[in-house]
Amino acid sequence: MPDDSFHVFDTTLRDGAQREGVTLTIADKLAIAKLLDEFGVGFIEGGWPGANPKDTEFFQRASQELPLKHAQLTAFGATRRAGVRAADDPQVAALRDSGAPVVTLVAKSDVRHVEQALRTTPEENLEMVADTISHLRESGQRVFLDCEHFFDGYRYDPEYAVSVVRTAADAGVDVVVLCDTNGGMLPADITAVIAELRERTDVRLGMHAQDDSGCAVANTLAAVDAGATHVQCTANGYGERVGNANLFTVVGDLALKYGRDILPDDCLREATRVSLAIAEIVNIAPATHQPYVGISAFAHKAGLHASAIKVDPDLYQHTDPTLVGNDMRMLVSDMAGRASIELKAKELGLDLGDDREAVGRVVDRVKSLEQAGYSFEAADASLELLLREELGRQVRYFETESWRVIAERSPTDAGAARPALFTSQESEAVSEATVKLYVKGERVIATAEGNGPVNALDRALRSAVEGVYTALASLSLTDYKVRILEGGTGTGAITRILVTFSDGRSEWTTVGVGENVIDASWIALEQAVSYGLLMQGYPAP
Ligand SMILES: CC(=O)SCCNC(=O)CCNC(=O)[C@H](O)C(C)(C)COP(=O)(O)OP(=O)(O)OC[C@H]1O[C@@H](n2cnc3c(N)ncnc32)[C@H](O)[C@@H]1OP(=O)(O)O
Ligand SMILES: CC(=O)C(=O)O
Repeated sequence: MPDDSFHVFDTTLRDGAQREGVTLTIADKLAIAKLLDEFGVGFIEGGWPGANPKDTEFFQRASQELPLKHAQLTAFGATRRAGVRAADDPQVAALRDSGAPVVTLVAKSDVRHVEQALRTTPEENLEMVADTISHLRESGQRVFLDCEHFFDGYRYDPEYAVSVVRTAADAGVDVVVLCDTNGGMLPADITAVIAELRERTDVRLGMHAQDDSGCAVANTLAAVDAGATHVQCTANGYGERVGNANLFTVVGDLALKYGRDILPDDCLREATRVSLAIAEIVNIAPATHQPYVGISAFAHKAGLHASAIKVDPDLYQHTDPTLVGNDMRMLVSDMAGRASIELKAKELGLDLGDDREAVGRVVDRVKSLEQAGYSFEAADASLELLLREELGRQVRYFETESWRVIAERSPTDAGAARPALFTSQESEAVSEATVKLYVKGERVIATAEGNGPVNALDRALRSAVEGVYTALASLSLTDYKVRILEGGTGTGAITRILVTFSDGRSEWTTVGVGENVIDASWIALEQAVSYGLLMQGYPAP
């Protein structure tokens, strides 16, 4: 259990919310705060009370509705305005009355910003810092000071930047957070500035890094190396412009590489779950390739990697994925070798025994199918069916004799006004599909209508098979993706279709490829239904 000697400070609800495209409701903010608390961060910056009604209400509700186990809620706001007393400034009053035990104040530490943005004197800015900190301290709150543009300011006028830090320390600040507000610093800049600063002050230092030079995580670690004991981060790196230091990367690095005890016991294992859950709430597709918690963070594609991993996963992994709640995955593609197939079969729960020839055949088939446009990376169910086929455990609940699809829009009434481009017509476009199959040796012909050709085929297939395999009724098609390969050849291009089915508990994806989009869809559909029936426990005929 960490003590106060190192702070993991999260600002997803304040800086993260400054990301383009993110708009959080109060309910979203409460849900995210709960998740961050489960992850075990020490401080959750909830927003700027007084800046907008939503943030003010968030703090009112948070004090009643958020039983935080690990974190302390932190209110963010600016130092008082020039020329008024902190006690008389309504913005400072909103921070004081927010109910948050901790306040993070943003202050100018670059003299150019004092003169040009605040349009006040360097001396008055120091008064604003001292007066606001003292006022909040007197009201019983802990205060952290975010020194905006600290590094740029230090380069331009180090004496003034240091005077802001010293003023804050004298006024009783807990932590002076050095902000790379424009995000342009490199790790060596951070190390050099903090080393000099530590010669001149004893105050506790923190780091807030924007990611504009792609170095936010590295800059945060450099600050820790130089003596900072407070790191400000955001979930999945959300933040103003390109974002902030990614909480899960910084915490993963500090916990697993530095060996620092910065989270409560067992919280690190929540990293992947919390990262994905927050991505859902902010409605941004999870960044699949982010370190530690991305779905691809421990996904191995190259055959040579797989062959070494078979001996020992540590040979191609920097850490154990389960420590952050993630999993190792094998990807099978035309870069696969025997070991990739063996590991994948194990992951799928298929026993290959000693059948080295079958493994070799699978490798060859995967490579030639990928050459023809297939991709098995996202279609585990297709790969499993292929593996079963090569092992002689074929899954064939039905056999296709033929299918036919008609797509049409019925004619509009004679004399009716022709609709404008882009508007939908009165009559609907409908599709009708007929499938001829053999189910348990019986020839079955079924016809169905659908709102599109694939929907009609899906319905006709169900109608032909459902009488025998009744569990098919509980399976649904949940996603359908089309990718045109060789885009230059227009309608003659090859089409890759990914179809995803669900039984309400799990999902599986299959792949079909063809020059004809409907044929490719049928190939994927046939596999998805077969795999679904296998999952429902029907013995493979
Ligand atoms: C680096 C960061 O990311 S800090 C976080 C920034 N976050 C936000 O800005 C989001 C929330 N902001 C807001 O809702 C609004 O900007 C408010 C309520 C804070 C202020 O709104 P307004 O009063 O309309 O002013 P505006 O947005 O134009 O900001 C400029 C004013 O803030 C003042 N200001 C800027 N920085 C500071 C500071 N550190 N301390 C005190 N005042 C400041 C400026 O002097 C200017 O004051 P003036 O209008 O009296 O000349
Ligand atoms: C405070 C802050 O968000 C910054 O300086 O970037």
